[in-house]
Amino acid sequence: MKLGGRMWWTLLSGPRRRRGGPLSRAFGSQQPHSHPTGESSATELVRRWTEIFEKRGIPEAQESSEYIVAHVLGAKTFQSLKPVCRTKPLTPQQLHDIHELCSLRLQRMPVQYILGDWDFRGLNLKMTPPVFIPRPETEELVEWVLEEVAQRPHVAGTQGGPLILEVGCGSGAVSLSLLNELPESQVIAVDKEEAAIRLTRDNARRLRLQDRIRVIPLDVTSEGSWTPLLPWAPLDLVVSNPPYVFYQDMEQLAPEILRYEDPVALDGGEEGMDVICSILTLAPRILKDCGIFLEVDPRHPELVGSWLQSWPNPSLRLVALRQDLCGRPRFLHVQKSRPYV
Ligand SMILES: C[S@@+](CC[C@H](N)C(=O)[O-])C[C@H]1O[C@@H](n2cnc3c(N)ncnc32)[C@H](O)[C@@H]1O
Repeated sequence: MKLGGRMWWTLLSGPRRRRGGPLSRAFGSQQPHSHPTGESSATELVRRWTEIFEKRGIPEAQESSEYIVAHVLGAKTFQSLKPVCRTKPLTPQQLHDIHELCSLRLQRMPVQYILGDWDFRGLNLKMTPPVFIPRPETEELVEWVLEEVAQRPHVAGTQGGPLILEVGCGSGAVSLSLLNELPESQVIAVDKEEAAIRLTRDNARRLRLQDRIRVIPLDVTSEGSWTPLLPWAPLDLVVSNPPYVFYQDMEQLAPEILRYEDPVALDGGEEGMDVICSILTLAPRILKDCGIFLEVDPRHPELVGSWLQSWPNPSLRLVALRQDLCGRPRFLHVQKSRPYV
C-alpha cells in the first residue's frame, strides 16, 4: 500500500508471509545483473526485480524495485522519472548499483535503510540502521499535537512558542516535524541510544533546525534520570512514540524489523508499558497542563486507563483517544488535572 507516493509500511502490520528460502538463495541465477549487455532499461529492471522479489516473498516487491531503480537514477520516485529515462539503456555502473541495492532488499533490509533517507511530513530525514524508521502513523501523532497547540494559544514558552519534550526521538522525525511546523517552538529530544542521539543531531543540522533543539542522551526508566530535565521545567507538553510492542509479540515482527531495527526501539516489556509507565510517572513533575501525547498499541488505552486509576497520584487523566487510519485506537492524550507547581 502506498500513501502519498511513499511506502505505507506500518509497525503493526503483523507478521508477513515468508516464501523463498535461506539468504544464500538470494543470489540465484535469475538476477537481472547477469545480463552483461547494459541494454536493460529502468522499466525493464523494475519489472524483472519485481518478479524476483515476488518469487522470494519480499513484501512490497514493486515499490521496492521502483524506489531502488529511481534512487540509482537520481530520482525520488519511479513515477517522477522522465519517460525517456525510464526507457533508455542503463549504464553498466547503474546496473551494478541496482544489483547491489536489490541484493540488500533480498536480505530483507528495509528500503529506507537501503536508500539512506526517507520522508516524514515532508521533511527528508537521513536513515541509518539500527535507528527506528519513522512510520506513517506517527505523522498522525504529530498532527494531533499541532491541533492541540493551535487550540491553546496560551501554550507558549519563553520564546513565544511551546516548549516540548520528546521521549525516544530516534531519527528525530517527531521533534523535527514539530520544530518545522511550529516556528516558535523549542524541543528537548531525549533517547537512550547513542545512535539515535547522533542521527537526530545530524538530521537537525541537515534541516537547519539545530538552534531550537536540545538532544540529550537519557534513559527515562533509570533512577533519577529526569533530573537533567528539571531546569527546563515547566514544559508545555510531552510527546512520545515509545517502545510499546509486547515482549511476547516481538518474534512475530517482520524480518525487516527483527534483523535491522534496534529492539530497544520496539520492545516495551511484558505488556509494552515499561517506558509508557516511566513517562506517566515522571512527566507530571515537569509538565504544565497541556499534557502527554502517546502512540501506543491498540491494547494500551485500556491498560493505561487502569494504570492511571490504580496510581496513587491522581493528577493525570486519560482525556482523549484517537484512532489510526485503519480505525485502531492508537493515540492517547493524558492530561494533568492540577497546574504545575
Ligand atoms: C519507536 S522508537 C520512536 C522513534 C521516533 N520517535 C519515531 O517515531 O520515529 C522509540 C525510541 O525510544 C528510544 N528508547 C527506548 N527506550 C528508551 C528509554 N528507556 N529512554 C529513552 N529512550 C528510549 C529508542 O532508542 C527509540 O529511538
